[in-house]
Amino acid sequence: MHTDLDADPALIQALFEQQAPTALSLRCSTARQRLAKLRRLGDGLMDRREALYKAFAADLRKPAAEVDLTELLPVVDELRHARAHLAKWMRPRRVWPTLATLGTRAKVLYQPRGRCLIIGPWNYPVNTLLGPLVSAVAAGNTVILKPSEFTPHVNAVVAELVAALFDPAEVAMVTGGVATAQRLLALPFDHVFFTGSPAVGKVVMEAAAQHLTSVTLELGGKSPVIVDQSADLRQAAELILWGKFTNAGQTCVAPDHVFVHRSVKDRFVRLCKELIAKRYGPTADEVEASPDLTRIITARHARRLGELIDDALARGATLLAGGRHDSAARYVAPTLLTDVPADARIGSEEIFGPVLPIEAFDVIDQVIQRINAQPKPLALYLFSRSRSTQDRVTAHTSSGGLCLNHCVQQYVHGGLPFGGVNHSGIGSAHGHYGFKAFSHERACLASGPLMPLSLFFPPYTRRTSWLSGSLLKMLR
Ligand SMILES: NC(=O)c1ccc[n+]([C@@H]2O[C@H](COP(=O)([O-])OP(=O)(O)OC[C@H]3O[C@@H](n4cnc5c(N)ncnc54)[C@H](O)[C@@H]3O)[C@@H](O)[C@H]2O)c1
Repeated sequence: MHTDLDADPALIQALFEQQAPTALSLRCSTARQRLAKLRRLGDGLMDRREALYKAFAADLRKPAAEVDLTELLPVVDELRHARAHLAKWMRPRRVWPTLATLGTRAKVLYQPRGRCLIIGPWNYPVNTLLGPLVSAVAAGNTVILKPSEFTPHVNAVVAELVAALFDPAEVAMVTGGVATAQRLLALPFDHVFFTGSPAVGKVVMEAAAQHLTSVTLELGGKSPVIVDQSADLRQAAELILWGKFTNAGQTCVAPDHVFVHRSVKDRFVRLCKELIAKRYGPTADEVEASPDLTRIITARHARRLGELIDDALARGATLLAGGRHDSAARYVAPTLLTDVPADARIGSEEIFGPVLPIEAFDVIDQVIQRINAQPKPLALYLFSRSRSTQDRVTAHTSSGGLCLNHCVQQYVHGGLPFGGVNHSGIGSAHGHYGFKAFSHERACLASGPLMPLSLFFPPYTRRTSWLSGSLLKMLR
């Protein structure tokens, strides 16, 4: 591991060149070989569990239970899923001939893309780096990993794990900030898998375009929640607050803000306040002392959240709970706001912290309109027992994922594609979708025993015209 803030450009170049022959030889790697690597990765990760608890405590003051649930579990589950299905995923997929290609034999081959770059964010530094690594290794690629510069303690554990398990000619990790990321992005990788903000996603896509490198962009955005009058309000409050305050709201799929039907708003707010008191403590001091609240990643990020709260309050928002913030201590209390005016900054920026604006609505179509007026979110949550409301919201909105009467679990389900749409991301991760993101689906067609195409060779005669006319009629 290179420990200076930004990795040495010569080291980056050397690693990239070193991985070229490995990428070629991995094209022929077998499922058995890849599975052995994945097994070692799983064992190595679990062996470093205690080291990771300490590292997460140092970087984010993250409780061990949350490290298990939100960092280790998704990677271990990704590994388990890949181990169970990899041999099947790798198998060429036979394709029946179409009418126009009768007589041919066709299949889709899954080949490794080659040299891949995985760039991660700071909010889930293990999960967002090693999850895609599982898919990349399962698909037979070489990888350079670049984690966020804001989690040095966790990065040290992951770098040691990677160095212990892999030859750097196959998987290597380089640490550093923006300059390192840009140096890496200047190289002609075969695929870039980026997790981070939409703003940097654009930078990544622009850099990748110089080499026509394919990209998977796992981005963020403002994921709305709708709670209508038919919802099980207690369950909605329990799940929404869990999704919002886990990792102090620094979660790409965290509920960003809530639209709740006016007739149940007061009850919903009361339940939320009771839950904050029950989970983290009844007084502001007890909440601040709770060992179960992760801290904000840096003082700068905590200051931004404090400013979002203060700006909303200064413009007339009402504080329902929390509000306390201390950037030096990187602390922001679980905060509920309402009556947030339209011009408040919190209405347009991804909050990415433990602050939840709650807004009343009267008619579901107003909410649908508001959602459609914003960039497409990564997640959309609907709490409603009304089938017609579920159908209406599903049909009239777009988002990376949709979650009904639940929260964040769409991220965890290995059988579902995980990703955004447009502003919230391009491409999908997890399970088979992750394997395909790191694979080239190569079309392969072979001649069969018959060659109907020969009927159409020149010289073109009336028979050719009759045959092509008949074929066109059949295809219509
Ligand atoms: N969709 C997902 O799976 C997912 C998961 C976690 C986080 N996120 C999103 O990530 C964001 C928070 O993470 P973050 O603050 O680390 O994101 P970020 O975009 O600031 O940084 C992500 C990575 O990009 C690098 N980077 C930053 N600026 C760069 C630049 N100008 N050029 C090249 N590289 C650059 C960083 O070093 C880091 O490794 C939020 O928007 C969140 O929603 C998305």
